[in-house]
Amino acid sequence: MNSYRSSNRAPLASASNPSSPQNKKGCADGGPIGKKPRIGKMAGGAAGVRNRQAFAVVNGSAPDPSQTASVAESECGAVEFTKEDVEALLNEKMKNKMRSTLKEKHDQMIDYIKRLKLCIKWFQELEVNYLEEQENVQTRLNDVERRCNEAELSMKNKEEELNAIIMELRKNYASAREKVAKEESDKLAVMDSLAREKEDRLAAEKCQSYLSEELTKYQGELQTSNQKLSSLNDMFKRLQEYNTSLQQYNTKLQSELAAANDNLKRVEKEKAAVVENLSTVRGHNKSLQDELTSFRGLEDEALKQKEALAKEVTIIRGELQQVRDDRDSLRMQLQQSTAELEKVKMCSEKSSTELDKLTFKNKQLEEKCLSQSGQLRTLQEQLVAAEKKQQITYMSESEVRTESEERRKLIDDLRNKLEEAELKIIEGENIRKKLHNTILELKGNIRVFCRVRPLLPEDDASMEAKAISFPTSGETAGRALDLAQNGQNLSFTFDKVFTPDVSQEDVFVEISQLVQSALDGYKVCIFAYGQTGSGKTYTMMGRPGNPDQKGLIPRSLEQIFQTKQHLQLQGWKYEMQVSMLEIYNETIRDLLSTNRLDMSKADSSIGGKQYAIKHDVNGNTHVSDLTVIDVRSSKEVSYLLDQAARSRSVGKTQMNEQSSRSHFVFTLKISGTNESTDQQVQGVLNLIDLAGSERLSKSGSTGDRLKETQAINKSLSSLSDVIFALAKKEDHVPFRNSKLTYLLQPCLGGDSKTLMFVNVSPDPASVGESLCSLRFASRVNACEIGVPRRQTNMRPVDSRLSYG
Ligand SMILES: Nc1ncnc2c1ncn2[C@@H]1O[C@H](COP(=O)(O)OP(=O)(O)OP(=O)(O)O)[C@@H](O)[C@H]1O
Repeated sequence: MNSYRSSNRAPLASASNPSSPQNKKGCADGGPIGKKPRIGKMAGGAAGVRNRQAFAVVNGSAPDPSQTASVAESECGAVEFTKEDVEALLNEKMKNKMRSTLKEKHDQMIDYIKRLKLCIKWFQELEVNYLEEQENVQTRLNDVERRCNEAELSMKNKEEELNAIIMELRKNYASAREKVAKEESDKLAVMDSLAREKEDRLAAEKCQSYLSEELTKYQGELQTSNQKLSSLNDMFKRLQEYNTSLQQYNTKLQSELAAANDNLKRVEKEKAAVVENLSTVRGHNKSLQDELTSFRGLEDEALKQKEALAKEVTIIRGELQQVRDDRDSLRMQLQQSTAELEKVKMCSEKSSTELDKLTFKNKQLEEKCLSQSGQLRTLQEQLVAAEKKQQITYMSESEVRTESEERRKLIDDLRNKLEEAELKIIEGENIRKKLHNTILELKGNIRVFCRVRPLLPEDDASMEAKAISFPTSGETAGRALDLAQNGQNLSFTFDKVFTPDVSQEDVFVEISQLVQSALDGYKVCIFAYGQTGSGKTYTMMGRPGNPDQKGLIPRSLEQIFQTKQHLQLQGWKYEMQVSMLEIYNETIRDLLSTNRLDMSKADSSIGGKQYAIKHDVNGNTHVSDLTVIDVRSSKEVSYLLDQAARSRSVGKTQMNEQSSRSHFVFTLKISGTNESTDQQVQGVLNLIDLAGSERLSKSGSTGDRLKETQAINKSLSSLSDVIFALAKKEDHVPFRNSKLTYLLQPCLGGDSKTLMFVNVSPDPASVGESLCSLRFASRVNACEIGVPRRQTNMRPVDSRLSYG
């Protein structure tokens, strides 16, 4: 009723609305009316449930779900109906339904009462149980109290023990606190590092995210790469096929090389035999020459004797004639005297004194006649003897003459044989050189010649031991040298070794073929490397004003212009252009520039001239703005060389009176056409005198000289870096690290014929530098460059100078 009232006052919209389907459903099912019952009822119902649950827990049994359901139903039975509901129930249509519902509720109420009775009974049982339990608890409490007393005692004991332990623990605690403080600081440090690590981690995470982006990018790229890879694989297969064909070609070349080597060996054997033969023939020839000279001496002596005898004979003949004349006059006188005597005898009457006189005169005349006859006889004897002597001399002279003629024939014979042998040797040597060239071309190596200069007066004369010696026997004779350092003998072998006594001409003979090939359309590069004062400029340029000591550059030019003349007969016409530059302190300077400003500037680019080095696809090198001059004779080139030599950067150092402080590059571009064969060749001859390497400590350089030395050493070390990279067959060769290496790129890594002179000083004080130079040269010798290629074509092309 109470709730009925309150519902009249403030009915809940959801519960009071009879049209609400929830309310209607809830009542029809006999369950709680709606999910939102009135608050007061709800609280009571919930408390009831909670109490029942509490009892169930005390008895140790779980609440019966069916009971819970019935309680809920009873609650539903207590739901009030609003006035409108009652009125609606009173409604005729609802009456029956209401009745059945009320009956149901009534049954439920009875059921509920039964269950309440059961509950009361259950509560009574519980009460009994509770009392029993209380007794048990009391006994247990007594027991616990007793145990507590006992425990109190033991606790006291334990407390004392614990106090002691506490004391100890306090101590421990103090030390632990210290430790903790320490650990705290460690912890702080760790925290710091942790913070740093966190930062790092953040950075790493950023990096990771960036990397993952990159990864995805790369994965995309990888896919494209994979596609490329597959196409490359195809290409690789094709290349492998090409490679096998190349290998076959290579084996063919190798067999040809082996055949060439065999040929070379055979020719060398033949040469050795011919040389041996030649030496015996030379020995024989020498002895015959000696004999011939002795015979010539004898012949001269005999001739002299003959002349003396002939003179004697003419004198004797004159004397004889005189004696004969005297005799004839005496005879005449005698005849006259005899006639007079006859006359006197006839006129005997004439005085006896006169007769005596006449007789005396006659006797005198007779004596004179007798003595003259004796004289005549001795003279005749002398004449006969002289004539005999003359005859003998004549005879021996003819004998000597015939003998000497025989010998002369023999000598002529031997001379012819010698000439033939020498021709054979030259031919053999030429074949050997050709074969050697072929082998080198096939090998593709840079050739290295070593030249040791003679000891100079300014060299260290205090050291007596020889630093360099040359093996004279064995296979490497003429190609090897031994360097003594700290009692150790280090051997080096090159393509050729020139001893100090070898002349400029002999050195040139060895390179003349190489120079020649520039006319045949090859790029040729010859450069001199070595310590300062070791003879590079002497080798390349020679000694000025001394024609016998001309260097390789003037000799090469003379040969080229001479051969050009010969080749004109075969229809060849050549055009030649010359340029000369120096690299000084990493700056290119034009040595043929007529503008002195260009020469004086340290940095030539200031004057608008860049002197930029460029290589074209054919491996030709061009230097922009460089003066290029057409030349027609070696004299013109000599004039230009003199001009360049005057412009070169030369200075005095402790090691050399006239030291080249720059790298000198001479270039001759040769362009030949043969109108009859419509052929064209383009050759380049590069002749380079490098600046000398020197140790700063030894050179004693300061100021500008120091700067120059540093620049020289830097560019030479770039050169050695390039050589090492080439020797190791590295993918990247640092040609661009210096102007020198970039300029020489086609010579070092291309298809030109390259020869390096390593100049060495025999001065024992320079052993260290010599060792460095020789080691570097050995590396260069092992370097493989491209196989030399001839630049030849059929159509004329316009080209200006390049540096091959
Ligand atoms: N083979 C030789 N015969 C005679 N003299 C020589 C020979 N080689 C060099 N000389 C002399 O040795 C000296 C130094 O030679 P040169 O100037 O050619 O050395 P360099 O290596 O060019 O030195 P730098 O690098 O300092 O220019 C010169 O006086 C030169 O005439």
